Amino acid sequence: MQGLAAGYGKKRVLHGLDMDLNQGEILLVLGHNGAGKTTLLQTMFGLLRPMAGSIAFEGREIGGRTPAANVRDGIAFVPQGHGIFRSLTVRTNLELGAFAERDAARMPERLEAVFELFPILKERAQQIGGTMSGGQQQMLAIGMALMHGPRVLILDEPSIGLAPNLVERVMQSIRTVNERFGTTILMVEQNVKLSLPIASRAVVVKTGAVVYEGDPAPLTDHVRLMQLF
Ligand SMILES: Nc1ncnc2c1ncn2[C@@H]1O[C@H](COP(=O)(O)OP(=O)(O)OP(=O)(O)O)[C@@H](O)[C@H]1O
Repeated sequence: MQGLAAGYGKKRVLHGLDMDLNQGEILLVLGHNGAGKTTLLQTMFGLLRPMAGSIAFEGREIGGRTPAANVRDGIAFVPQGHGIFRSLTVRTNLELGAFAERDAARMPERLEAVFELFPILKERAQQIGGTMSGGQQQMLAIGMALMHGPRVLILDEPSIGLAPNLVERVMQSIRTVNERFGTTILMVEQNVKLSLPIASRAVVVKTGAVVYEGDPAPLTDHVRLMQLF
């Protein structure tokens, strides 16, 4: 992303933001409430149109492209608050996650890979999604996104509303997705303590611009992090 500006109506939230996402990494995006993190993810995924600047993916400009085109090109987005179909079964949710996969023959292997990663989803395949616990719904949301074999997975606060032990479990799953499938991950997260250990790099966003980009290790120093917030 280069010089990215975005917002709502006349209100600008991102002010010329520059940021790289490298193949194979887990990039953690931190920042205060209202800094523009969700706006950034939504603009990347095509839910918001950039007002200025560029978003390039594998050398091609994708700014302003539709979410459907992004999904077909291997970019998946798990929105804040799970984003599952609450009244449908776990299995149907996963099958719908593969809507962009043109090759139906790949469905069984993808389903098996997701079940191996999250065995609870296999055990509960016939359960109605909305009756699963918060953590299980988050795993289902990630599982849905994996059903079309994305190369890039964008996650908006996957820990929200989860008890600390579940946050740890979800973070480990995200690391496993990255290691096992080689998926590049861009994650916004408020839980700094549990997300920093899995990050390859970190970015701190302040009022719509990047104020830190690099090694996550210095950010484990609470004082240093607070200076950036
Ligand atoms: N649909 C909208 N219409 C108008 N303003 C919005 C809309 N969504 C977000 N905003 C504003 O844009 C700014 C950035 O919001 P955004 O959700 O991107 O922040 P964030 O960094 O993700 O915050 P948080 O950590 O609290 O989720 C805020 O001032 C917010 O009020």
